[in-house]
This record gives sequence, structure tokens and C-alpha cells, in this order.
Amino acid sequence: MMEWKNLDTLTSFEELSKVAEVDLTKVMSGENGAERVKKYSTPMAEGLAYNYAAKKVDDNTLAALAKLAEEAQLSEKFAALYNGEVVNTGEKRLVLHHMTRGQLGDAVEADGVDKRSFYVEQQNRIADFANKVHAGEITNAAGEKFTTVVQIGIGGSDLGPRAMYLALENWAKKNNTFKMEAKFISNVDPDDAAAVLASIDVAHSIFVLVSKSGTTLETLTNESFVKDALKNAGLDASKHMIAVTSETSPLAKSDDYLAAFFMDDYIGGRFSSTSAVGGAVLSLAFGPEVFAQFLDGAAEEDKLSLNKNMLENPEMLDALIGVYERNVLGYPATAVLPYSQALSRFPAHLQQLDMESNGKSVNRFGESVNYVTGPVIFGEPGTNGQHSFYQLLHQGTDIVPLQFIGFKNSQIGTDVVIQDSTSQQKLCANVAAQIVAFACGKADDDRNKNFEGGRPSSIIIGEELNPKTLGALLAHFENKVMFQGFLWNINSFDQEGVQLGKVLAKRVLAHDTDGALKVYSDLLNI
Ligand SMILES: O=P(O)(O)OC[C@H]1O[C@](O)(CO)[C@@H](O)[C@@H]1O
Repeated sequence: MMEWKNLDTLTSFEELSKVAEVDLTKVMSGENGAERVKKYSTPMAEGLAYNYAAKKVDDNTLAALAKLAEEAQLSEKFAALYNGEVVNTGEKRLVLHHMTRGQLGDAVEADGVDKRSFYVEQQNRIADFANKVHAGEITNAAGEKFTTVVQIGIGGSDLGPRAMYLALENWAKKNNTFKMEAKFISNVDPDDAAAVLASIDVAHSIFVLVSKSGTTLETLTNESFVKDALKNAGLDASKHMIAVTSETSPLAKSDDYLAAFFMDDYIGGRFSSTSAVGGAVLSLAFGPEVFAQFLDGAAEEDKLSLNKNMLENPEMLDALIGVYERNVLGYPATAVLPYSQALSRFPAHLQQLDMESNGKSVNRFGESVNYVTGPVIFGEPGTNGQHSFYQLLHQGTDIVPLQFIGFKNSQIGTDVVIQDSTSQQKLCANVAAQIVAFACGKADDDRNKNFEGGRPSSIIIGEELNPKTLGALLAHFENKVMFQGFLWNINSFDQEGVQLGKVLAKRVLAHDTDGALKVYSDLLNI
């Protein structure tokens, strides 16, 4: 029988906290280190590998983590999720984003339809629409082709799709699948929309309004901003806009759009990159085949997440090690450090994915938990981060676990040899150096120059960032976050914590304020 229990009630968690802490400075030095790097690695989909040699684990820790995975019933809970149980208890919803890229278990019927068929139908509709735009069958009023796609959305309706677009932009150009440039408007700051509009040719732009709820203030404001700009340019806004929303949202039945594509309430915003939310902009930008490859990569990684053997399930393993670091070793944050410029917005996407999902202090039954949950997530691409916040990571008073991502090859392939190495080699040399520097440190009599070491990291390594490896990478983190939510016994699929600020902002705009809120409103001239 499946039981949802708090982490601190599990015997295996108690046992885990008694396992001796691994001293990375010892185990990662010399031949020991070489052996560990070869041993502590597990294959991911699409030729990626999750290497955890520089984590504070050994066979004893791993055995304790495996027991924890079993007692917490991680595989059973994942099965309950993809087989259509109401796992999102807060909102009383199913959680079906995996179905946008495959069928992991039973067919799930909801709202009177088979959900997998529904998501595939939307993908097909988007593919057909994108193909017609690329072929010049759907054009602007003057019969000219659209050249630019602009996504209007915020949170999950922006971060994932934007990060994925940037991740594949240069790959698509190099592989001759680049169809249209994409831009994104998210912030309600008027300078965001104004700057994007000033940078494009509106007459040849198609706008994708993305809002699952159809009620998000920022997105509706930016829609009006864009419609105004189109009107001022003498254009019919409804001929330049499509919508991605849920069938129950106010946008669904509007005549304001050329077409509407649907997702539903069973796909959380931050888990929506593989739904129509990412599908529309990515299919328009790179073609539906590229989007399909991205889905294939995610589907392959999802299959690995089914593995009951933790050592062959990179997502479960990553999640368990993260919980060990957070709840036993007491580390407060996690840095995501892709050594790939194309992944420049990937950490921002993971921030929402992880922190909006697992930033909770009550369990799935609404009771307070007596342990810490989701860590603070931040990150920047390497090597830029090295010249910014790595000082604190190497010598600061907090230990921050690190998640490196690196690829053997660049996407564009243009490179230069300076001092006997290419830029790509320099990039990769840096990530290798950082892992060892963080783990082993370096003793120095001058305390200011001393590196304690013992700072854990993992790395996901691949040949190249392409649609399939990107899909696998995305699914890895989505599933990791989900497994951690199961371990903490929290609901990773709602986000009540964003509501209070929205309510107060409405009061400010309605001039219904007193006390501190009134004074801040006056100071900001509202
Ligand atoms: O797609 P929507 O409904 O506009 O929501 C956008 C974002 O707003 C949030 O609900 C938070 O306010 C996110 O979870 C979501 O990704």
C-alpha cells in the first residue's frame, strides 16, 4: 500500500543521518579520485551521463539512499502520478506533463477525453500551423511571410520556452532548421515590451499569447501593449496573434486570435515546456521536427526515471543526493552551472521549476514539516560565473552543492587555437579544474589563500547540446524536482505562495491601502 509519510518519520532517513560523512579531500585525491570518477557515473538518455564522483557519497551512503528511495516509495509515487492519480492535492488536479512526450503507463481519461491523444492533437495542430506559416500559406494581411515570432507570457509561460529557444538557436542555424527569430515579452515593466517592439518589424511578426489561466495581469497588460502597437502601425491585431491557453480560460473562445492551441490544468506552468506552451514558439522558430526531437529526448529520460534501481535512475539518484545534502549535511542552496553559453537562461528556468515546486513548509496534507525543504537555486554559465560568485563558493562560510553541465563540442563549431588549445578545450578544462578544486581544495599556510575543499558537485556530460540532449536534460531536472517533493512529502505542483503579493498589488492599484502599504505606494508615486 502506498503511504505518504514525512521524511523525518522514515527509519531509513534516521539511518542515513548516521552514515559517516565522506571526506572529499581524501577520496577525490590521487588514484582514489580517478577510480571514483569512473565508478560513480550513470548513463542518461541521448548519450548524456550523470557523474556524481565529487558528491559526498560512497557505497555506504548509496546503500542508505537506496533504502530511503524504497521506504519513501518513490517509484510507486511516480507511477501513481503518470497513471493519473490526483497527486496535486492542493489544487485537486492530475499531473500529466509527461504525457506531452509519451505514454509511461495507463491511458488517462479526464474531461471526457484521452489525455495523451489530446496533447498529441494539439502538437499536430501546432505543427500544421507552423508549417503553413513557414510555407507562406498563413501570412500577414499584405500576403507577406512572417519572419519573427514573439512570445508574450510570464513564469512558466516564459522561462522554459525562452531557455529552450536560446539553447537551440545556434544549433538550428548551424543545422539549417532555423525558420524564424523568436523574442519574448514577460515583465510588466513597460520597458520590456517597448524594447522588444522597437527591435522587430511588427508587420512581419506573429505574437504568441501564452497564459494557461488567461488571467495573469502581466500577460494581459502586455497583450494590450502589443495590440496598441499593432493598431498604431495600421495592422489588424487579430491577424497577428495566436493564443496558447487552457480550454476553460477566458482567452479560449475569443475572436482576437488567428488560432488557439491548448494545454490544460494538469500541466503546471513550470512543467509546460513540452506542451503547447513551448511547442508553439519552438515549432515556429525551428520547425515541428526539431520540437519533436526535443520531445523524444525528454521521453527517453522519463523512461530512465521509471527504473526502480536508484543507481540506474539518474533523476532519483540526483534527488536523493540533494535531499542528503539538504537535510543531513544542512546545505542551504544549489548552484546550477552550465558550461555552455546556449544554456544561459537554463538556471533561471530551473529556479522556477525547483523553487516554485519545492519552496514549501507544509506537507501535502497541510501540516507543518519539521525539516528544511527546497534549496535556493541560482546559477550562471561558466566560465562567467567563475569571475563573479565562485569566490564565495570556494572560500565562503556556506557550502553550496554545485550542478555542472558540460558538452565536449560547441554548437556552432567555429573556434580558434590560442596557446595550443581551442576555446572549447579551455571551457572544458575549466569545468574539470573547478570540480577538483572544489572537492580537493589546496592547503596554504596563508589562511587567505587556503582552500578547504570538501565542496561537492556533480556534472552532466554530453557530446553536444541539441534538441534531443536538451529534452533529456530538461526531463532530468523536472523528474528530480518531483522525486524530491515525494521525499519531503510536499505537493510540488501548486504555488499558493505567489498569491498574496498579487492580491496586495491589486489593492495598491485600487488605492485601497493603509499603513505601510500606503506609505510605500506614496513613495513609488502610484
Ligand atoms: O500561464 P499563466 O496562467 O499566465 O501563469 C503564469 C505563471 O504564473 C504562476 O501561476 C505564478 O504566478 C506560475 O506558476 C505560472 O507559470
